[in-house]
Order: sequence, then C-alpha cells, then structure tokens
Amino acid sequence: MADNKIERKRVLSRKAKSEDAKSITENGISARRTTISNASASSKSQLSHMYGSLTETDQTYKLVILGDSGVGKTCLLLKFRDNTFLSGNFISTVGIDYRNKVIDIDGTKVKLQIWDTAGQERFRSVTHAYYRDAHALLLLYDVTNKSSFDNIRAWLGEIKEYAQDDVVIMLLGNKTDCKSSERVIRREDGERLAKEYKVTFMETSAKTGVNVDLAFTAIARELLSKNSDDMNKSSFKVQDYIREQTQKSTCNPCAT
Ligand SMILES: Nc1nc2c(ncn2[C@@H]2O[C@H](COP(=O)(O)OP(=O)(O)OP(=O)(O)O)[C@@H](O)[C@H]2O)c(=O)[nH]1
Repeated sequence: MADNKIERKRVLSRKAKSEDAKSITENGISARRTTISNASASSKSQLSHMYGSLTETDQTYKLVILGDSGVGKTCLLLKFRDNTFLSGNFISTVGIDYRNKVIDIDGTKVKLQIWDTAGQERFRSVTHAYYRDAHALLLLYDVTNKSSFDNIRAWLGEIKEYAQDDVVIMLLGNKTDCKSSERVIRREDGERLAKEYKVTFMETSAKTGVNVDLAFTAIARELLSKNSDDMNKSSFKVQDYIREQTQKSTCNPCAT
C-alpha cells in the first residue's frame, strides 16, 4: 500500500512536471481525473453524486487538510484511513486527492470525505477552490519545523479569505514522535496560537498514530453537534472532549 502510494506520488510528480495542470484522484475508492482548471466547478456536482448513495440518516462532511509541504498531511490521512505510515522518500502531493472513511458516532454513521491538499505554494490557487464548501479544516504544522509553525498565521489568513465563516478549524502539531532534541515548537506555543485564533488544538503523530483517530473523531462530533437540534449534543465542547479522551488514554493502563 505504502509502495503504491509512493509510486503514485512519483507518477504524479512526473505528470506535474510535464503538464503542470492536472489534479489527480486515484485512491482505490473512486478513481477519476479532474483538470485543475475545472476542479472547482465540477466539485459540487461530484460531491452531490457521491452523497446520493447515502441514506437519510447518514451524515456526510467534507474535511480539508492544509499546511506547508512536508508537515505530514498525506501521512495523517493514510494513518487514519488505512492505518499505514509512509516512511522513507518524501514525494510531494500534486494538486489534491481525497479519501472517504465512515465512522460510527454513538450509532450515527458519519461519512468523512477527506481532501489532502498539496502544501506547495504553486498549487495554492487550486486548493483554495476546495476551502469553500469544506465543513472542517485540519491545519497542520510540523513540531520540528519552525517555519511550518510560523506560516500558520498566513494559512489562517487564507482560510478567512476563502472558507465559510463557520468552518470548523483544528490546528494540529504533527510529528510528536520525533526526538525531543528535534522539537522546536513546544506544545504551549501551539496551544497559545490556537487560543488566539479560537481554534481547537491537538498534537499528533502520523507515524505512531497518537491522537490521529481522536482528531478526526473530535471533528466529526463537533460537526454533528453543530447540526443537531438536540440540546445535549449542541452543547458539545470539542476541547473538553479532547482533554477527557486524552486523559482516559493516559490514565488507563489497559488502554494501550
Ligand atoms: N517522524 C515522523 N515523520 C512524519 C510524520 N508524518 C509525516 N512524516 C514524514 O514527513 C514527510 C512528509 O510527509 P507527507 O505526509 O508526504 O507530507 P505532506 O504534508 O503531505 O507534504 P505535501 O504533499 O508536499 O504537501 C515524509 O517523509 C513522512 O514520512 C510523523 O508523524 N512523524
């Protein structure tokens, strides 16, 4: 699987050089090809086509993963979707790609359609088109890379410009498995920035899987609560939920 992905990225990378205008989706669930220029216009009809197969009780949400190149967006998605980790040669995503995953939240089937964007600057205009109908954005930085953290403010500026006002945003400091000598961004720095922008915050490792499922589950719960008439659900506090779940997993010796 990992080899396939690396090979796919290689192929895409070559395509980018020769065509520089192709966005690719080839994820084993739905294989299709979309040119960058018509991606925005076609995305809505494609989404409604995909949503069409759902029953009325299902909920579908569109999530977009953002952040500088190399922070681990693809790895985070693959860890969540397939429980695999891409180590070794790093091949940048070209354009945009997506995967679906259905999770069960208290008996409700929630379909997450997760878009993995290219972090490279040259694809920015393509990826902007996908912010607009996103329900939630996962914004990543790498705790071992200061500039990826410094650029978060610029990413938040872009989000403000292109996404819906009520989009759910989660800031994630990834690569927490790295040695403490490699870490340059402290947890408190991430927390402070998140507080300043009033967004949810977590630290993750796409390599070990720490907090990966929790990040997506917390987002799904937040989205469900936003769209619920149920008083209990709509009073859901995502940061409290994350704190409780994190404490549970660290306090319970049987949880590992
Ligand atoms: N140690 C460690 N390495 C990671 C982690 N997540 C990703 N990596 C590594 O970081 C590199 C980049 O990961 P990607 O997921 O491809 O990065 P990306 O953000 O998708 O990059 P673009 O596609 O260019 O936007 C790869 O070499 C991964 O193996 C992590 O949690 N821990």
